[in-house]
Amino acid sequence: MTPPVVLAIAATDPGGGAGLAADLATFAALGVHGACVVTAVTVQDTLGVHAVHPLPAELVAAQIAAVLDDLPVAVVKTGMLASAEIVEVVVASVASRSLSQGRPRLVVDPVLRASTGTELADEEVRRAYRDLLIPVATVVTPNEDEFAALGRPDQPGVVVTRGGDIETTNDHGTGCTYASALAAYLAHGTDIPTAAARAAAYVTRQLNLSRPWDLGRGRGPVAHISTSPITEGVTP
Ligand SMILES: Nc1ncnc2c1ncn2[C@@H]1O[C@H](COP(=O)(O)OP(=O)(O)O)[C@@H](O)[C@H]1O
Ligand SMILES: Cc1ncc(COP(=O)(O)OP(=O)(O)O)c(N)n1
Repeated sequence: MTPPVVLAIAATDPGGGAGLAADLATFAALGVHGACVVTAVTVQDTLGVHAVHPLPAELVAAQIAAVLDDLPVAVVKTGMLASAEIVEVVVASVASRSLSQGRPRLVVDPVLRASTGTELADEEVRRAYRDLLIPVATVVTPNEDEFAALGRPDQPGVVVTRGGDIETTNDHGTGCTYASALAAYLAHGTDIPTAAARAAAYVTRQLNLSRPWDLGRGRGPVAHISTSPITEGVTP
C-alpha cells in the first residue's frame, strides 16, 4: 500500500506555528505522508519575524531532486520561498517535469508578508511569483493583500483567502495550515472546490481548538494537535 505523498517547500518557524512545522503537522493529521524541503531558516516567535536566512538555491534544488527522484509525490505545496532564485528553482524542478515523470500538482501559498507586518518577499520575489510560478500552479492561495500585490492573477485555481468569523488571538500559521490542508485533500483525489471547502472547515476546527490556549507572548499558533480518537480524553 502506498500512502498519498505531499511535499512542502517552505521555511522553518522555531515556535512551530507556521511554515514547515504547520505543513507537516497538517499533512499527518489529514492522512498523507509529508516530505519537506527547507528554503530558509527564520528567527521568529509569536510576536514577529526577527530574521530570515535563505538557503542557497542549489541546496534547495538538491533537496527537491532527492525527494522527487525517490517518492511518488502527488502534490507539491510551496510556502515561504525567500528568494527569486528559489522561486526559479521550484519552477525548474517541479513544473518542468514531464507527465511521464509523474509531474506533481502544485499548490502555491504566496507568502509575502507575516501577519505581524514583516515583509517576507522583496519585489524580485513577487515578480518571479507573477511571471514564473503562478502561471504553472494548479491552485494559488493568496490572501486579499497578496492577491493585490501579485496583480490579481486571473486563472483557474486561484482561491483568495479571507480570514473568518472566529475571534481568536491564536491564529499564527492559519495561511500555511489552510494551504497544506487543501494540498492534502487534493492528494486524496478531491476536486479543487471541495478541497478548498474542506480545508476551510479543517482550519475552523483547529482555530476553535486553540482559541482558549495561553501560548506565547503574541499571537499564538493555530492548533496542530489532532482531535482524532487517539487524543480523545487528553486535555491539551
Ligand atoms: N478567524 C478565522 N475564522 C475562521 N476561519 C478562518 C479564520 N482565519 C482564517 N480562517 C480560514 O483560513 C483561511 C486562510 O486564512 P487567512 O487569514 O486568509 O490566511 P493568511 O494567514 O495567509 O492571511 C481562510 O480563508 C479561512 O478559511
Ligand atoms: C516560515 C514561515 N512561513 C510562513 C509564515 C506566514 O505564515 P501565515 O500562515 O501565512 O501567516 P501568519 O502566521 O503570519 O498569520 C511565517 N510567519 N513563517
